[in-house]
Amino acid sequence: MDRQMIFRVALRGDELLNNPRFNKGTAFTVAERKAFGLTGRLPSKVNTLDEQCERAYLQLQGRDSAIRKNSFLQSMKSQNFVLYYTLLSRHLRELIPIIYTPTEAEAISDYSHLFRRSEGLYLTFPDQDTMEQDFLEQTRGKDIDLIVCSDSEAILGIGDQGVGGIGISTAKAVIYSLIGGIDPSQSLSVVLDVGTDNEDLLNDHLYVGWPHSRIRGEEYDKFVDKFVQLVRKYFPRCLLHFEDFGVTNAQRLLKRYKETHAVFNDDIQGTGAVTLSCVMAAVGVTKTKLSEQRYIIYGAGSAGLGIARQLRDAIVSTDSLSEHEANKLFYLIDKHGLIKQSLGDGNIREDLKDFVRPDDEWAGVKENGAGEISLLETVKKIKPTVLIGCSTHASAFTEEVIKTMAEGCQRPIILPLSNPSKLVEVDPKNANDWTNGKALLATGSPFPPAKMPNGKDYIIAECNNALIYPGLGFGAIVSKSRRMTDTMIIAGARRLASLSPALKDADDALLPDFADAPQINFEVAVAVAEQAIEEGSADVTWTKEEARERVQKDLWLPIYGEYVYAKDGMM
Ligand SMILES: NC(=O)C1=CN([C@@H]2O[C@H](COP(=O)(O)OP(=O)(O)OC[C@H]3O[C@@H](n4cnc5c(N)ncnc54)[C@H](O)[C@@H]3O)[C@@H](O)[C@H]2O)C=CC1
Ligand SMILES: CC(=O)C(=O)O
Ligand SMILES: [Mg+2]
Repeated sequence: MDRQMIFRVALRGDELLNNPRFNKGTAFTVAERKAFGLTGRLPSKVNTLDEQCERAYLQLQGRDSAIRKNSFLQSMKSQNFVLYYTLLSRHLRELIPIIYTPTEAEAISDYSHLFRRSEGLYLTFPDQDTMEQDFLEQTRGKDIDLIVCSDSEAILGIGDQGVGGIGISTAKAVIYSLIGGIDPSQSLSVVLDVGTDNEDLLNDHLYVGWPHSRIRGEEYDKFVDKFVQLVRKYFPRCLLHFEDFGVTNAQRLLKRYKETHAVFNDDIQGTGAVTLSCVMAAVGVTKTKLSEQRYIIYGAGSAGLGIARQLRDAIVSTDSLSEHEANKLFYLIDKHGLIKQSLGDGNIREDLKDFVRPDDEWAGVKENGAGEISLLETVKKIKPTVLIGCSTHASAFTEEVIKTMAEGCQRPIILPLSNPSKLVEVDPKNANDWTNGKALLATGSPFPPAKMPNGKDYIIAECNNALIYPGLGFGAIVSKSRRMTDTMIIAGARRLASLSPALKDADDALLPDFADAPQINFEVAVAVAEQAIEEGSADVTWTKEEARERVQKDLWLPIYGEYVYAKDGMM
C-alpha cells in the first residue's frame, strides 16, 4: 500500500465509528478492529468497499422516491465519507440529480420537516456576539481549504428558503469533493441565517431557523463582514464560495471582497463560465465567432448578469472588440421587459448599466401599456442567434418565440438554464421539435435526449455551473491563489469548451457528460492553476509546467487507508 495511505489515528471505539472521515464500518480489518476496540462493535464479516457499495446501492434502490433517496444519502454522508463518495462516483449520472438539482431543491424547501441533524455551521443573526466562538468550535484543529456559504435569499429558482439554505451549501461542497477532488474533511458548509421573508416558513411552527424578517442594510453588511473577517483571520488561504445570495447582495459582496481574498460567487462567475464554454462550443459548431452573435439574456439577475459579463469579456479578449462595442451585442430582459433607457433608474440596477439599450433603437416596436417590450418583440426585431434563460419563469420561451427565432438563423443556440427542472424556460424536447432539430440546446438541470429528424438522439447538455466550479475552485486552492481572478475563470472556461463533444461531431452534446465531470474538472483545475502561476496570483514555488502533477497529487479520492493507533494521531 502507498505509504501516504497509512494513517495514525487517535480515535477508538464509538468515536471512530461515529466519525465519517475515519469510519469504515464493516470494512475495518481484523487487525484494526483489535487495535481500535471495535471487535465487539461490529458483525464479524469484514467487507470490501465493493461489497459495501453493492449493499448500499441495494438499500438506496429500496427508497421509492427521489427525496427519500436524498435523505438516505445524506444520512450515509454523516456516517462514512469513503463509502458515500464511492457510491456517488460509481453512479454519478444517476445520483447527481438526487443530491443536487432538482431533488435538493425539494429537500431544502422542506428542510424544517425533514431535519434530523446538523449539516454544517449555522450562524444566526441574534447570536453574532458568539460568532467567533461558534466558528472556532466547528473548525478548531481543521485545515479548511474551502468554505461554501449562503444566506439563502435566492436558492436555485425557489427563492428565499431561510435556514434551509444550508442544504445548498452542503450540496455544493459535496460536488467539490465528488467532482473536484477536495478533501471533504477540509471543507465547511455555512448558512448565514439573517431571517427570512418567506411567509410560509415564518408561519410554520416547525420552522427551525430564526423566525424573523430578513435583516438588510448596514446591520446585514456588518454581520456578513464579521463572518468574512473570521474566514480571513483563521483561513487566509481558503476559497470562500458564495452561493444563492439575492442578486443585489451577490454583486455587492463579490465586488467588496474579490480584491482581498479568494472569493467566488458561483451564480455569477460559475454560471458565466459554464455558459461561456457552452456558447464557445456552439459557435464552434456553427463555425462563427462569439462576436458575430446577437444575444438575448432573459432574466437579468445574478446568473443573467454573470453570463452577460463573462461572454462580453471573452468577446473583448478573443475577437478584439472594445468593451463598448461588445456590450451592444447583448439584449437583457427582466420583469419589466427589455432593459432600455426609458425604464428609468428605479427599474434598472446599477450593475446593469453596461447593457441598457437606447430608446431610439426601439421606435415603432410594439410595447405594452406600461411601455415595456416583450421577449417576442425583441426576438422579432433583433433576430437573436443566442437565447439564454435564467429567469425562473417556466415556459417563457413559447412556441412562437422559438419558431420566430429559428426563422432568423440557421442553428439557434437556446439555453434555458433555470433550475429546478420544472422552472425551465422551455422543455428542450419542444425546442428541438419546434426547430426541426436545428436548435443547439443545453439546460440547467438534466433532461432526457431529444429526437433529431433523422431519428438519432440529441443529447441535451447540462449547462450547470457544477460542471466547472469544482475545477475552478480546486485550481485556485492547489495554486494557493490569493484571489480568484477573471482571467483564471476564463482559462478554465476555455479548457472546458475545448473538451466539448460537439467540436468532434456537430450533432453531439454541447458540453461533456456529467459522468465525465471528474476528468473534465481535473483539466479545468490544471488550466486555472497554470493561469494563476502565469499571472502571479498563485503563492507557490512550483512552475506552470508542474501544475498538472500538483493537481494530481492533491486530489482527494475516496479510498480507505490503513490505520494504526497512535495517542497523538489524527482525530
Ligand atoms: N444552470 C446553472 O448553472 C444556473 C442556473 N441558475 C438558475 O437561474 C435562475 C435565476 O437564478 P439567479 O440569477 O441566481 O436568480 P436571481 O433572482 O438573481 O435572478 C432572476 C432574475 O429573473 C428575473 N425574472 C423573474 N421573473 C421574470 C420574468 N417573468 N421575466 C423576466 N425576468 C424575470 C428577476 O427579476 C431576476 O432579475 C434560477 O432558476 C437558478 O436556478 C442560476 C445559477 C446557475
Ligand atoms: C446551479 C445553481 O447554482 C443555481 O441554480 O442556483
Ligand atoms: Mg446557485
